[in-house]
Amino acid sequence: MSQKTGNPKGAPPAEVLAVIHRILAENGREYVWHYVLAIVCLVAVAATTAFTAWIMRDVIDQIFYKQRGDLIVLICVTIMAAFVIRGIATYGQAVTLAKIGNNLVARYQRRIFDHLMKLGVGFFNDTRSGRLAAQINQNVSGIRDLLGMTLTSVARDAVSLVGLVAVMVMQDPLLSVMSLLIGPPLVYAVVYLMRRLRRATRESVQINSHLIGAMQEATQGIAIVKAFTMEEVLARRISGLIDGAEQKANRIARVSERLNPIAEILAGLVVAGVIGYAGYRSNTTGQPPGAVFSFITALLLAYDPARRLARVQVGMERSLVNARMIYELLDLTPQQGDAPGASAIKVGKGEVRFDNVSFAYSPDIPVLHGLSFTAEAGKTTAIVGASGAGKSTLVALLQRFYDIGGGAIEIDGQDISKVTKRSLRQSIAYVSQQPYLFEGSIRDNIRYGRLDATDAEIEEAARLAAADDFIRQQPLGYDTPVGENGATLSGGQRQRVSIARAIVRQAPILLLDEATSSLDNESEARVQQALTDATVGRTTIVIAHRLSTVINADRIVVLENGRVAEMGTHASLLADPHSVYARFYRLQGADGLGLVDAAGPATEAAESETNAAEAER
Ligand SMILES: Nc1ncnc2c1ncn2[C@@H]1O[C@H](COP(=O)(O)OP(=O)(O)OP(=O)(O)O)[C@@H](O)[C@H]1O
Repeated sequence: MSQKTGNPKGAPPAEVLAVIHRILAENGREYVWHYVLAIVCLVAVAATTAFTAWIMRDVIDQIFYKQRGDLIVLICVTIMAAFVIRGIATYGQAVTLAKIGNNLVARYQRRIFDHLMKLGVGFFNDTRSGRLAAQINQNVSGIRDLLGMTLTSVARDAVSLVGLVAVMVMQDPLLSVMSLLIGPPLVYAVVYLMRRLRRATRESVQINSHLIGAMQEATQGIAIVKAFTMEEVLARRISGLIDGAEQKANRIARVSERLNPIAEILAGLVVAGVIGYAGYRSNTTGQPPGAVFSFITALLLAYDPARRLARVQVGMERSLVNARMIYELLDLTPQQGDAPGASAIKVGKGEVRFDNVSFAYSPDIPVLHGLSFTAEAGKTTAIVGASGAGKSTLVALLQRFYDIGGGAIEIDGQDISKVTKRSLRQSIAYVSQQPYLFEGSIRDNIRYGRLDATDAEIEEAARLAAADDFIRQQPLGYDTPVGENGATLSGGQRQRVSIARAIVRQAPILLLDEATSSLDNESEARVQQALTDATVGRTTIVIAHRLSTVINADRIVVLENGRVAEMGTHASLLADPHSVYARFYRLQGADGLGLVDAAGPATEAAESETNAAEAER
């Protein structure tokens, strides 16, 4: 949604109305009585305002001109009553509008969050999270202002204006026509300014979101910022964004405030013209001054609502940009939707089959090329290969984070694209390469694996993941809150909590993507033992760089550039000294405890080693 720049020339009124109509249609019904109350209050404000102008004729003619002392109390009490009603109605409309507005914000926040949860992982890869959150925040407030402004201006200012113009016409039709000449140039000015404002508003939302997102990222990565002494570079970058945001805000102010001098000049012309002409006429005809006084009062009172109405267009333009950006997000169609009539997957033994699977994140860069292998039910299949070979991609595809380009992935013979995503993911327990912990306690984080897990099951899972000891040493044990993404825990501790989360899930399929990479040898040995227990009877797919963790796997699949290069057991693969696996193994030393990260220098080392061996032969 951040990519679009919108139509700087301005949306046609039909589009403006369509957005307002959509907001009302989607949100109006539940709050209909609040809207009615707000409108009643606004009409009361408008009516009492017009009445104040109207009564001026009697004030002048009856009290001052005809000296009717008997009417003084009545007229004064009536004016007082009008002001009391106006005060109460103003309060009523403000509170009701605030309530409607706050409810709108809450509804859109909920809707957007629900929608975000439905969008595919790909959307989040392409969108920076801080920027997205900031953009949502700004735009949701815009929607609230849009409705608030529509109601205030249409119901209060427009009705006030109609009432006051009616008073003016009744008191003096000729002067009214003179005054209304202000209309066309004012409308022209508004239309012109709106066009200029639209682009500036969209750019302002984008630059502000960028700024807030960048600040958030800088604080999240504070350790790296400090370690690489990036403070000044980042401060310069952020300062550039701040300058941009300031300039945009100034530009918006300049454009939108330009309406005020234009309106003042036009109003000055009209008021001076009316007073001049009325004064001249009064001198020549000797009419009682009441009607003209009432007219001028109405004219002066009409000036404010007229100016606000003109300005509201400008303000609405801003809110409309916000509303459109919200709908751009809400209208994104979630990818990887369930096929029509998809049923829940039924996982029995849990055999996983990749059949000629091909996949690309973007059309021009294929990642997997016709990949086929079977992870046998209840057995452990290890995936090894150089960094970037496509191991994590394969695990993401099995969970349908992305749709595959060709071939099929089946679990117990059921194509995963034809079953519901929810049931598919419920049959899988996943430990990601970078474990993520959420706001809450350690216990909460393990319980995300299975919401109905008992405390005893959570503690048992933690014991299996070799996490129980360190958790008990935390100040509040299992109830210790974790910092942002578990910042108060070590990398290995975070990994063990996420392994416990996967164990507690009790799913038939277990996916471990580098699940033990942050652990020291001793902890790893303990977690490995635990995982051996946890994997009994489960189909397990393990991705590991350290070959020591895959030696006992029932099958090892070696990936190379998105293709299966070899398959077999540790022993059978080692039997061929020229196998890719044997090369990795040699690189890590016979005990297999080194790192395979073979995309970099390690691969080159392996290659030169193989070349040297071949040259020798
Ligand atoms: N979200 C993404 N968008 C675009 N390309 C991606 C994305 N994720 C991964 N890739 C690319 O796909 C290829 C395979 O990545 P993948 O993460 O599956 O490798 P891997 O074998 O798991 O590597 P590692 O062992 O380093 O984790 C890489 O070339 C990577 O650049």
